[in-house]
Amino acid sequence: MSLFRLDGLTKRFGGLVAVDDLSFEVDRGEIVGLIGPNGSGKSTVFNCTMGRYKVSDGSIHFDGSEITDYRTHEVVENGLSRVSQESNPITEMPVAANIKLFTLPNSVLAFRGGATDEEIYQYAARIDLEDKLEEMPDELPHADIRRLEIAKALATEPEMLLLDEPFAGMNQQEINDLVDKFEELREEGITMIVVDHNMGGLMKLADRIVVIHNGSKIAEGSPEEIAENEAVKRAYLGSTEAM
Ligand SMILES: Nc1ncnc2c1ncn2[C@@H]1O[C@H](COP(=O)(O)OP(=O)(O)OP(=O)(O)O)[C@@H](O)[C@H]1O
Repeated sequence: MSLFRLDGLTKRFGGLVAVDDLSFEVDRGEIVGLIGPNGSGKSTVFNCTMGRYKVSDGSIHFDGSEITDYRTHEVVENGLSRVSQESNPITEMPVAANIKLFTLPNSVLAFRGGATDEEIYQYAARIDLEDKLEEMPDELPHADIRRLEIAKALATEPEMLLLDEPFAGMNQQEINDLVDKFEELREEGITMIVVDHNMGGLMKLADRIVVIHNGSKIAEGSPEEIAENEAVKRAYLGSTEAM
């Protein structure tokens, strides 16, 4: 049985259909790339999954339960976490405190006051950020700021990560290092959906790629199959982006 499943997911904004009857599954331990030209609906899929947008139609299942229209904290408690496109660290707090915030219980009445220093060290170490724990976010280079966003997501102990443009703004070495880290996270048991425009990074990383265009799935297959797919080439030709 798959870990994650979209069945006929549809999201309308007034007359605009941003996601149109989209279905795909992700197996436990898989890394699936979700690609498509600008405005094709990728972020909307993540926003619906994380309970940020109310779904217009269809359903979302995770780990045997239907999670459609769960509130964001309920989705996270079920084991799904998202790394958004934007980095939003709290600049007045060092890296360690930024990670700790994501381990604090929702209820102010809870006894446990978030992760210990050792646990925070371990979350940071999973993404090579353990040497930066005392630094302030605005002292960090771009790649480390992005790693901090991943460490925050890891601090929620997810079974599955939704990664929105993790390679954006990174140089080739940084992309290669991040691909290696994601492979390690997968070996530790984390399943992933990765949205990115960097096909090089995705070709190395993804087991399977789902391509959407105008909110609908137009292709699904191995990275090699997708690179040769005529419908995919046409969709990207019609946009201003190169695939
Ligand atoms: N909150 C919203 N209100 C109205 N329209 C929206 C909203 N969010 C997204 N859209 C529209 O839905 C469509 C899909 O947008 P979405 O951001 O999901 O695409 P995307 O594939 O993630 O694009 P990009 O690659 O540029 O990030 C676009 O036409 C966008 O303008």
